[in-house]
Amino acid sequence: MIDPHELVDKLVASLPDLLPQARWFGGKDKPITAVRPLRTTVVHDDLVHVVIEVEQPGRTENYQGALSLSTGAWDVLLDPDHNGVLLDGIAAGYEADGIVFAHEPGTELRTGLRGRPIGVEQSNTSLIYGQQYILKIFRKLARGENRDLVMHRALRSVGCEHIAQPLGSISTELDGEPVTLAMLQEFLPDAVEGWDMAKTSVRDLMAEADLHAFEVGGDFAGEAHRLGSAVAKVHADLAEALGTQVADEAATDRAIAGMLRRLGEVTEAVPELARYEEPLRTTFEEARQHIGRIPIQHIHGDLHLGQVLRTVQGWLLIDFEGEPAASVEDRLALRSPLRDVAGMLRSFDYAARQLLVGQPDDDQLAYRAMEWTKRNRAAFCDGYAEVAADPRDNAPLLRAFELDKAVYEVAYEHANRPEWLTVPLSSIARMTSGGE
Ligand SMILES: Nc1ncnc2c1ncn2[C@@H]1O[C@H](COP(=O)(O)OP(=O)(O)O)[C@@H](O)[C@H]1O
Ligand SMILES: O=P(O)(O)O[C@H]1O[C@H](CO)[C@@H](O[C@H]2O[C@H](CO)[C@@H](O)[C@H](O)[C@H]2O)[C@H](O)[C@H]1O
Repeated sequence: MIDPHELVDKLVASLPDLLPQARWFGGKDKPITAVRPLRTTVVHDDLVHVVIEVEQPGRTENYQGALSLSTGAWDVLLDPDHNGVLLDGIAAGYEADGIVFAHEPGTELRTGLRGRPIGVEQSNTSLIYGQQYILKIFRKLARGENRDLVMHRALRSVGCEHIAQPLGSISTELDGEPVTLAMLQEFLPDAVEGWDMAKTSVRDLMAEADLHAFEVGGDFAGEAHRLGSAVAKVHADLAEALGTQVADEAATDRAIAGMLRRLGEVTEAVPELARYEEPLRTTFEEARQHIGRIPIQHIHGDLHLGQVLRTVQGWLLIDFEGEPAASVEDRLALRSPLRDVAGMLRSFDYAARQLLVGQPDDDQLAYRAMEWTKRNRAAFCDGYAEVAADPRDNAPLLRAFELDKAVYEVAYEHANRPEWLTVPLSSIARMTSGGE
C-alpha cells in the first residue's frame, strides 16, 4: 500500500519548480524559499488532497492541490477521471478526515458527472460538470469562510436573481479556523462576459467611420442600462440580507486613510503617477465631507465588465471575493455602494480604449472612444437610478472612488500589463485637470 505522506513529501520537493508554471500560482514575482505540506487527506481511493505552505521573501501563503494515490501525478483536480468525486461528495454530504462536502439546504444534485476545466485565464480553478454545475476551487486559501461563498449565500437567502445560485461547498479547518476550499454554483452555458460584449460593441463603432454610437448595430447602451439596474438590485439585496450602517467617523477615517495609503504606495512603485499625486490627495481628502451622505454596506468589491455575465435570464454578477490585492479586513469592511458603480464606470473607459493600446495617437479614434464611454456610462447610471438613488447625485464622491480605482489600476497594470498603464493614467490626467 502506498503511503500518501511519502508521496506528498516527494511532491513537495518538486513544487518549487512546478508552482511558478501554474497559472493560479500568485507568487511568481519572488523566489520560493520553502514548501511544506500542512495537511494531507486521502479523499477517495485515488485522490489525495494536499494543503501546502509556500514561503517566499516577506510572505507565507497556503495553496491547495491534489495528487493521484496510485501514480503520484500532481494536480489531478484538473483530470476528469479524478474530479468526479468532488461533485459526488457534495451531493452525498460526504466527509473525509475533516474535509466536509456539503450541498446548500434544499438542493438536489445530479451525480456521476466529470469536471472539465473551464480553460480561461483565472487565479482559481473552475471545473464544469455537464452543462449544469461549475465548481470554483479556491487555490490560495485564506482563513475564515470565503467571502465569495458568504455573499452568494446571503444573496440567495433574499432571492437575488442576479447571481449564479450557490449549490454547495467543500470546506475544512486549519488551526481551528474555517477555510473554504471550493464553491459549487449553477453553470449558465449561454453566459457571455460583459467585457467581450462591450469590446465587440466598441469594435463595431470603430469600424464605422461616419456613424455615431447610437447608430451602430452593436450599440451597448441598452445592455449598459439593464446592467445598471441589475447592480442596483444586487446592492439592495445585499443591504436587505446583511444590513447597512451610517458611515460614522471611524468608517470615514478608514475609507479616506485607505485611499491615501494606496496613493502613497502606488506613487512609490510607479513614478509616472507622481505628477498627479497632489490633486489626487486633495480629491481624496475632500471626499471626507461627502462620505456620510450614503449608508455603507457589503458590496461586490471588484466590479468590472469581466465580473458580469449576460445570460438569457439577464445580467449576473460573479466573483464576490473582492480586490485580489486587498487585505482580508478591507474586503470584509462595509463600504459605499458607489465604489462598485465607480468600478464599472472605469470599466467602460477601459472597454473603449483597449483597441487604442499600443496604437499611434489618433484624435478621431480617441474622440470616438470617448463618445462610446460617455454614452454607456450615462446609460449605466440611468439604469441604476431606476432602482436606487442616482449615483450622479453624489458626483464628488463618485469621482473620488473612480480616481481611487484608477490608482489601483495603475498598480495592477504596472505589475501585470505595462503596455496598458496608459489607460488608467490618461484617465487620471483627464479627471485631475477637470475633465469627466
Ligand atoms: N455560473 C457561471 N456560469 C457560466 N460561466 C461562469 C460562471 N461563473 C464563472 N463563469 C466563467 O468563469 C470565469 C471565471 O470565473 P471567476 O469566478 O471570475 O473566477 P476567478 O476568480 O478565478 O477569476 C468567468 O469570467 C466566466 O467566464
Ligand atoms: O482578476 P480579477 O477579475 O479579480 O481583476 C483583476 O484583473 C482585471 C483584468 O483582468 C482588472 O481589471 C482592469 O482591466 C479590465 C480589462 O481587462 C477592465 O474591465 C477593468 O475595469 C480594469 O479595472 C482588475 O482591476 C483586477 O482587479
